[in-house]
Amino acid sequence: MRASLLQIAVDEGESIDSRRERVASLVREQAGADLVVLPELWTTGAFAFESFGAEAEPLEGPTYDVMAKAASDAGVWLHAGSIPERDPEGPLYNTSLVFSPAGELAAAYRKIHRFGFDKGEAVLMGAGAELVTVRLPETVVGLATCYDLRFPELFRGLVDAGAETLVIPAGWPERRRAHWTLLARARAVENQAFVLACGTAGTHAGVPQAGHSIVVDPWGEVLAEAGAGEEVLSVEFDPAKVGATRGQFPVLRDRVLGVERPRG
Ligand SMILES: O=C(O)CCC(=O)C(=O)O
Repeated sequence: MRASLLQIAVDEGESIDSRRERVASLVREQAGADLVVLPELWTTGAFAFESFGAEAEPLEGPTYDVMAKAASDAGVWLHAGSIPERDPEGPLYNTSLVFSPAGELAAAYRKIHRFGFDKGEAVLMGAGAELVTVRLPETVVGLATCYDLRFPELFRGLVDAGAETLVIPAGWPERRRAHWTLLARARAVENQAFVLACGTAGTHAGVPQAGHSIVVDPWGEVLAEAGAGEEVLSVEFDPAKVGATRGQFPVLRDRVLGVERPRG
């Protein structure tokens, strides 16, 4: 299976409309790949909190339209990263969109863990409440977004739902890059799954982005890692390695569930 992770530079010098068109062209250039992955909130930038309200889109808004077409033009599965979604009946959400090679919406995932503690996304957006997996011809993909990477129980839920490949768009800051790489590898090893984690490059809202998108196999080996700038990270991987690893070293079978908490 061939995947391309598009580590997009999100800089304030470029308008959202121009970036959307530029990213659509980059997606089209990936024709021949099986799966293309974009980062979190690449229209606004994950830290551009002031623009979330003004730039939020309905689920089927401009990013949806442009990305659905790009997926079908390229004939690829497209994880289009996430958008600030305006739900007419509720709050904003940080919502990931996955399109089939026919340009149809295959899945939408609202980020469950919002970043910022008592500020930023944590107060501006609502929390998703549903785990989402998508069946591709070669593998079952489990969806998570950025800060979700810190919560292993979410990934166990995805594995229990059948996930073999964990796709994580992000807007991770440079300041905590060491955590990004470590956690991506940890999620791959503990879940015996492929991890495809796609971040942004550039600086927006004064926050330099980590870049360093990464693809890790179920044994924890790094198959590919980007640098700091905008980059297309292409990788070939064999989805059958998930079943082989889980069969040969069956730690998931040894989980002990329902252990009682200490009393007192
Ligand atoms: O957890 C982190 O250090 C970064 C998370 C983040 O930037 C996000 O979820 O947008």
